[in-house]
Amino acid sequence: MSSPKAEPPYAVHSSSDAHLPTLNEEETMDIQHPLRTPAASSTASFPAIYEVPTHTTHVPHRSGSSSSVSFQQPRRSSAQGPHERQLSVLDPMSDRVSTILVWQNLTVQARENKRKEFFKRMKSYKNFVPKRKCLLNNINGAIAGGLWAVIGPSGSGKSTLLNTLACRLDVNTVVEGEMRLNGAPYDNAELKRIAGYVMQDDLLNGYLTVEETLTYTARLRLARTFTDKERRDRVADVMADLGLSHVHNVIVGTPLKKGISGGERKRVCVGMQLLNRPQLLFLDEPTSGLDSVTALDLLRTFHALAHGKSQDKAVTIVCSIHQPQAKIFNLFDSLILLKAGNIMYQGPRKHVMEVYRAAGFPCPVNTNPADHLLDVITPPRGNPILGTAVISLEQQQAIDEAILRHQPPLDIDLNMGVNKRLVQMNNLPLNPTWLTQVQILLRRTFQEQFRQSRIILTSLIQTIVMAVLIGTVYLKIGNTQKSTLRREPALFFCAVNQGVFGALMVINSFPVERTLTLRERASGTYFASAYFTAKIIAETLIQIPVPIIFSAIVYFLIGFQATAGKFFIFMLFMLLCSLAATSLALLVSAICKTTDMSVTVLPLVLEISRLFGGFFLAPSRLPKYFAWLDALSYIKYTFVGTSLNELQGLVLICTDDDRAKGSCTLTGEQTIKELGFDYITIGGCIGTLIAYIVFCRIMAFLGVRFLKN
Ligand SMILES: Nc1ncnc2c1ncn2[C@@H]1O[C@H](COP(=O)(O)OP(=O)(O)OP(=O)(O)O)[C@@H](O)[C@H]1O
Repeated sequence: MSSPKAEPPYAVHSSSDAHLPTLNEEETMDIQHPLRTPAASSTASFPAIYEVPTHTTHVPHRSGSSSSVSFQQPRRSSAQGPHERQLSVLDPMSDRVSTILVWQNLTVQARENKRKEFFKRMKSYKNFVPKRKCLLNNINGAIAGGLWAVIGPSGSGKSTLLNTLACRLDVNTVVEGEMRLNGAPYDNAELKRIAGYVMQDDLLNGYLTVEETLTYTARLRLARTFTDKERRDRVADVMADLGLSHVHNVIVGTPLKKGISGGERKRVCVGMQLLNRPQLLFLDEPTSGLDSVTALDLLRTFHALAHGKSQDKAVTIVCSIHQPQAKIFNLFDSLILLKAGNIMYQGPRKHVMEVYRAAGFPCPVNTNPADHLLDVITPPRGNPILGTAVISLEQQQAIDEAILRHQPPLDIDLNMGVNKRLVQMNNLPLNPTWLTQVQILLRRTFQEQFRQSRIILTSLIQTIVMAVLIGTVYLKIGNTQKSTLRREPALFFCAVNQGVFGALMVINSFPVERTLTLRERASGTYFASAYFTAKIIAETLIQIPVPIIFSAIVYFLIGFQATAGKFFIFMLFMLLCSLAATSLALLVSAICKTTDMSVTVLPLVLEISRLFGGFFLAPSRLPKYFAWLDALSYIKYTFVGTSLNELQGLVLICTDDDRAKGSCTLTGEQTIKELGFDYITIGGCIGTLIAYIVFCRIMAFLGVRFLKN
C-alpha cells in the first residue's frame, strides 16, 4: 500500500490544523500502535503510519502447539523523528510490556431481576426470553502497555468495561465472549496476583497513618519470603514514587478528623496496589473529586509509572476517566472511547483527532480535545430557549458511522502476548500464612481502635453513668417481701442496657468496615476467615471492660445478694448478654450489607428480644405460637439467668406490715416458681447464650464470606 499523503499525521499543522492548540511538541512524533492494521477503505485518510506490513510470527501456545499470531512491527517512515521509540512501551513485542489483555466478541448484559427472571422462567418455561440490558455490546479490543484512558459519556460503560476485564462484575450480570491474558483465559484469582484495581471512592482505615496503612498492606500482601527490612524498603519506595514521603506520619483521616488531602488519599490507594509490583493496574475514575492541579499531578505520576520511570518495570495502567482536562488527556498513550456499550475509537491517543478530522469533525480552536471527542458522539439535547436544534437519531448514527468508517480495523488475536512471560501460578511466591494474617489484622484492629480513644472513653463514661443511674433508681433494694417487686425490673433493665449498648456500636461501624474488607479481599490481601477471626478476638477483648465496670457499680448499689459467686455469675451474664447483642448486630449487618438497611432491621430484632425478654410475660406462660420468638431472645436468657442467680437461696424478711397483710410466706424459690422461671437452670441459660453467640457469629461469617455485593 502506498501513502496518498507524504506528510506524517501530526508532524506539521497547517493553518487549518492550528485548531489543535493542546497538542504539544510531543505530538510531532509518530508512533506505531500495535493493534491497528491497514484498512484498504481508510488509507485515503490515513498517513503512512498505518501502512505497515503485518509480520506473522509463530509463537508457542501454552499447550505447546504453535499458532500464527499477527503483530505489526513498527517501521520508521522518513518523516518520523528520532524519538519515536520513546513510546515503545506501546509495542507489545517490547520486553517492558509484560501483560497483554485481549477481548473478543465481549458482551455484558445485566439481568432484569434474578427473582423476577426465575418466576417468569417457571411460568413460561419454553417461550421464556429473559429481558436483559446490554452494557457492553459485542466489543473487541486489546490493552498492551502504557497509560490507557477509557473515556465516554456518563453511562457509556466505562466502569463496566474495567470491571469486566478485572473480573469484578456484579453477580446480576451475564458475560459472553473471550478474554485472554497473555494468550490464555484468566480468572479473578489469577488476575489478583498480577494486577491491581483502585476503585473510585477511596475507602481506607481513617485512623492509621499513611505509612502504617502501606506497611500493614505490605505485611499482608508481600510474599512470606520478604524480610521486615525488604518490606520497609518497599513501602519507602512506593511512598517516594507516589510523592507521599512527606505525609508518611499523617493519619489518613475521617469525615470528622482531618487527615491527608484527597489527592494523597488516592495516592495511598494506588500505593497499596503497587506494593507487590503489579503488571497491570485498573483505576476507576481516579481524578473524580480532585481539583485540576491535583488531578494533573496524579496523572503525571501514573504516566511515570506506566513508562517505567519509577518502578523496575513499567506497569500498564488503565483509567476510566470522565472528560479529562486537555493536559491530562495529552498524558495518555492510548484511548478507548465508549458510547452506549460500543467502542467508538480504540488506539493511540495521538491519532484520534486525525480520525475525527477525516470523518469531518476537526477539533475547533481552543477546545479541549477530550470534550470534543465526547461532544461529537453525544447527541445534543435541543433547547428552544437557546435555539439549539435536536439531532435526529439518523443524523447521529451517520456521525458515529463516519467516525468508525475512518478507522482502520483492529487486528485482534486472542493469542497476543502468548510469548510473554506467562503467569505461572504455581511458581508465584506464597502469601503470608493464615495465622500470620490473623496476627497482622489483630494488630491493625487494635491500633485502629486505640486511635479512637475518644470513642472508647465515651463508651466507658456512658457505662458508668448508666450504671450509677440504674443503681441509684433501685438503690439498696433490701430483702423485704416487697423487694421482689423491684428486684425483677432492676434485673431486666440491666439485661436490656447491656443487650442494646454494644449492638448500636457495631451497627454503625461494621457496614463501612465490611465494604473495606470486601475490597481488600478482592485484591487478594487476606482470607475472609483470617479477617473474621481477628475481628472477633479484637472486639471481644475490647468489649470485656464495659460489662465488668457496669456490673461492679450496679450490683453493689442495688444491693443484690452479696456473695462472690453470685456477683461473678451476674457479671458473666452481663458479658454474655453484651456479646450476644454485638453478635446479633454483626449478623444483621452482614446480611443487610448497608448501614441504612441494618439500622432499619436491627431495632426490630432488638425490640422483639426485649418483648420476649421474660419480663412482660413469663416464658412458661407464652402462647405456643410465640415459642420460637421467645427462644431467640438473648435478653430472656440473661434476665431469667440473673433472676435465678439472685432468687435462689434468697431469704426475704417479714415486716410487721407484711405480717398484718398475711403475706409472709414468700421465699426466693417460691418467687422463681411464681414467675415461671423454674423450667431452666442457670447453666442452661449460660449454655444457650454461648450457643447463641457462636451461631450468630458463624452466620455473620458466612454472610461476610459469601454475600459480596
Ligand atoms: N449491574 C448492573 N445492573 C444494571 N445496570 C447496570 C449495572 N451496571 C451498570 N449498569 C448500567 O450500565 C450503564 C453503564 O454503566 P457504567 O457504570 O459502566 O457507566 P460509566 O460509563 O462508568 O458511567 P459514569 O461515567 O457515570 O460512571 C449504565 O446505564 C448503568 O446504569
